[in-house]
Amino acid sequence: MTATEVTILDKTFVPYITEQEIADRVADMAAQINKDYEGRKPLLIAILNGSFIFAADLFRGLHIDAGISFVKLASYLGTSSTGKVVTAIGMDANITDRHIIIVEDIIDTGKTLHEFLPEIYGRNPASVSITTFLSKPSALQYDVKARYTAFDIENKFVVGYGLDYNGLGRNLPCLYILKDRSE
Ligand SMILES: O=P(O)(O)OC[C@H]1O[C@H](OP(=O)(O)OP(=O)(O)O)[C@H](O)[C@@H]1O
Ligand SMILES: Nc1nc2[nH]cnc2c(=O)[nH]1
Repeated sequence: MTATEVTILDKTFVPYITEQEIADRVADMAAQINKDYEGRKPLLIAILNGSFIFAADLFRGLHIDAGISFVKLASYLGTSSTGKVVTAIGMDANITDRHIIIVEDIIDTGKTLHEFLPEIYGRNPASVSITTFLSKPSALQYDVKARYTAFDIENKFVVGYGLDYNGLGRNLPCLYILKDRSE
């Protein structure tokens, strides 16, 4: 892996989790899912954009019968008192009675999934679990629990492996974290 820092626009990031560490953890997660979902033909629903690389790597590690579908969540400022409204674009798969595994790149505050989960439950799936590449436990503000988490990380901004800073950095093969000004 590249052990040097990278600058994206106005911010500098330093290496945080290596490609090998990522590959090993994702392989472990896939093995666990293979075991837990044997015979249940789960449907993975990956939340775009950030999860596309994690979803591809995880999916390739599944040897059980499994499907995958993608949704993009668009946020709008609504006029209702709930404030943010999340609309799922591409929720065309019939998920009734299916075992659903939601695939996220990161759970930060948990707001995105907190708002999306009712949409999933409203379609009467057989079961729902969440798998996430990253989680920031100290940033969590909603009651959202992932069954599978590759890495719990500190509450700082990260990029790479699908995650962006202002649209850039998604193609970095490992994970980078915002450099402290003091470093
Ligand atoms: O737990 P939360 O605080 O809601 O944050 C997590 C969400 O933030 C990121 O999405 P983002 O809005 O950056 O869109 P992107 O995936 O298209 O980059 C990420 O993909 C999660 O969906
Ligand atoms: N790229 C990126 N997107 C996020 N969305 C929520 N938290 C993060 C983060 O730390 N990095």
